[in-house]
Amino acid sequence: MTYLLALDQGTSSSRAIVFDAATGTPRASAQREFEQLYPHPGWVEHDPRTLVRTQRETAQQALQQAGIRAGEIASVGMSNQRETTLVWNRRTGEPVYNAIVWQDRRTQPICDRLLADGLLGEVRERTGLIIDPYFAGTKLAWILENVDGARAAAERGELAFGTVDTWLIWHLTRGRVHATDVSNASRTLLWNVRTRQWDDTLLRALDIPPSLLPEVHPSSHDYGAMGADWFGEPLMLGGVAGDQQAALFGQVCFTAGSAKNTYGTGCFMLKHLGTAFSLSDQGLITTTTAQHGEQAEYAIEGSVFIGGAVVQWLRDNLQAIETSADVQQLAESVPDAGGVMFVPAFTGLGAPYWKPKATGALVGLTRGTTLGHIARAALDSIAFQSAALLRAMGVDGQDHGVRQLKVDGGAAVNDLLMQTQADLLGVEVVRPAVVETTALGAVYLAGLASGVYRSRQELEALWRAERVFTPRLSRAQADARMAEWEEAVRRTTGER
Ligand SMILES: Nc1ncnc2c1ncn2[C@@H]1O[C@H](COP(=O)(O)OP(=O)(O)O)[C@@H](O)[C@H]1O
Ligand SMILES: O=P(O)(O)OC[C@H](O)CO
Repeated sequence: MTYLLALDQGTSSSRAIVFDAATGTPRASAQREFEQLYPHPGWVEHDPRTLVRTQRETAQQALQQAGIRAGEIASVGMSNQRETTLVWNRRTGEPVYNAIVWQDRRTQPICDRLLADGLLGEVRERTGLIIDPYFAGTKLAWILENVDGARAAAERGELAFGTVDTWLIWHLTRGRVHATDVSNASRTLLWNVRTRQWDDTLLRALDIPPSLLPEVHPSSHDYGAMGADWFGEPLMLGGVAGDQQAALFGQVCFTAGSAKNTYGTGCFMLKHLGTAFSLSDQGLITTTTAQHGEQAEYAIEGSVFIGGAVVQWLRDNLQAIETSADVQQLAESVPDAGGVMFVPAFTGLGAPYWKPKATGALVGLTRGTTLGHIARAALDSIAFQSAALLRAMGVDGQDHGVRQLKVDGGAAVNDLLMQTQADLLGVEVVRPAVVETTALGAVYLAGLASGVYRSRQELEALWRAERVFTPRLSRAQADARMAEWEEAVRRTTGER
């Protein structure tokens, strides 16, 4: 038997999954949650050493649980939380500061500076992104500006920058490899996704010395042998990708128009654009997909801030349910939301609305409203927000062109939510047999690099759907439902 190992370094936990390569199915897994550090309001950090330690522990535990030797692993793939930024000393490997997490908002003043310098157009054209603290570049600039001695050490070429993948690769290879993949590089605000080079104009705008930067490789690539201290044998690291792009790959979305939505705490939707780079005119970003082969490919991406988190809110704040899974039964206690609309703008509204100051609202309440209606409206809100994202995915005034939406993430197990999603979208919603699509994407990439898999077609043949949800509403009915949602959003944001 041949096995592949996925290391999935996420925002709240590190996970490792052993896959049986022949079937592409998981055999054993391990997970460790770790502490989130909030030193100031709006700041979010991780301890860099903890990321390495938890990743190593889960990898070893997964291997043990699978009952296999490291030598039976053909190669290792890594997927990671994106944008989170680290800087360390090249000689000692010591981080100069904690990892600044993608959710961290401290760099808004640096973003304001870039905006005041009129750089938005340049940034859009060169990176496909917008100017926002979310991306890594301003976090790196903040470290150089604020950590004692960091700027001088960087000028002397003593420091290395990386996103979480790069930090882990450094440790996995005992400091021999300083590298990232294109999908992670495309989230830095420093990587030109068209020329596929670090961009001098953007590096100058943020005053970043190029000596800090890692080498950039395709996602499916021989990144080198991992130190024997991890597994007792030197294993090949053959795949690296940001987690959302890894999930797109793991859902075998390889061609223009194929799309996936991940329903976790928030929702991340990516639609493949093929090899053609294009920019959204509706507030979405363009990103590089996980790369196998020579050519770069792109995807359009949008995110919903509060997805499954609205269910957590019902559970923890209203105590309406005991577990997240109970929401389905409560929501099914009524035939529909009874005119209730729930706009869960707890942290503002993300794409395509971009209303950072909006707060949440429940509208349409009557004396007959029950918790069941509110639970139903909460699930509807996840589907409405995702449908609004997909509608925004057309470029140049075109229809979004998506004929099928692949789904994954913790809330995708909810059949009622998935049926509502299909109804609103008017396209099939397809749930895969292996829902660990992020890890699956990482091992697909690693398997291609190590010759376990020969082509993407082979992966398409391996991939299995578990259930397909078919739309039950007419287009006119779905449009009417979306119009009700948009009206609720307008009432929430105070716009007429
Ligand atoms: N059966 C369910 N129905 C709806 N939401 C669910 C269900 N089970 C879990 N969730 C939600 O899914 C989210 C967890 O999904 P997960 O993919 O683990 O998220 P993340 O990767 O963001 O931590 C939580 O917000 C939880 O409330
Ligand atoms: O770690 P996750 O699953 O919350 O994903 C985080 C994203 O990569 C942020 O862009």
